[in-house]
Amino acid sequence: MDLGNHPTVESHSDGTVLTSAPQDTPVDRATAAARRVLEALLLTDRANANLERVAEELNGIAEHLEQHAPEVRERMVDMWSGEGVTRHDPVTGPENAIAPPLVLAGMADGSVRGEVTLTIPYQGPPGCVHGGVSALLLDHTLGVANAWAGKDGMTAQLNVRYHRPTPLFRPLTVQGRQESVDGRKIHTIGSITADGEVCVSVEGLFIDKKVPRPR
Ligand SMILES: CCCCCCCC(=O)SCCNC(=O)CCNC(=O)[C@H](O)C(C)(C)COP(=O)(O)OP(=O)(O)OC[C@H]1O[C@@H](n2cnc3c(N)ncnc32)[C@H](O)[C@@H]1OP(=O)(O)O
Repeated sequence: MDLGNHPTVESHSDGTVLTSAPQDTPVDRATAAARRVLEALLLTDRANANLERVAEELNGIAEHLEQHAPEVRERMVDMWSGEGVTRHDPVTGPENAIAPPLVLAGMADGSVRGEVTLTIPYQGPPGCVHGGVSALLLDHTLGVANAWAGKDGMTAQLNVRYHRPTPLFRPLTVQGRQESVDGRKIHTIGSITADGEVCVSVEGLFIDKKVPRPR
């Protein structure tokens, strides 16, 4: 992936925020509202909430947004025009309603980490985080760890070990760190912990390969 001028541990200080934290802008506020709707739809009383009206109003909002959408190609160029920090990805993107969003910071020891509390939309087993969601968070976190270390690539393998159920509604620490680079092969590890206990750990193999940004 071409990440542009992504901050690295060599050039930036301990605690540098590596993702685009939600801001008080119309797009971030609208996306936060959409995230709230996703959760409310799952929590609401199916028998008594006026879901016919909800569907009508949400379709009206979607139509308004679609009427103002440029060509996808044009929008893709715009999406990738930043300086290495994406606002649209499904893990950290403040402009993506399916992102929790996770905010990651780079540490002086080369690791990256962030805290997030996941709720009902991310549920797998009752009260627990879906295993695919954990893998998603960790894949992205390892990618950010690679960028922070100064050498990144595409995920070739992700070996995920689920040690214990990952709880919903409790603060989770997500971290990653690049372990070694061997030619084009990049080895990176990470984990999700809750209350100091490892719930999920991963070992990733990344291959140094650039996917050009749309222009
Ligand atoms: C900051 C933002 C962070 C975002 C993080 C998000 C991370 C992602 O989601 S990336 C998307 C998911 N991943 C993909 O879609 C990747 C799809 N696969 C590919 O593009 C390619 O197959 C890719 C990149 C893995 C390999 O690229 P390619 O240039 O074809 O590699 P190739 O020349 O065949 O192999 C290079 C070396 O890697 C090894 N290798 C390649 N793939 C693998 C693999 N899957 N497993 C093990 N080894 C592999 C080869 O054996 C070879 O080793 P050697 O040099 O010793 O012979």
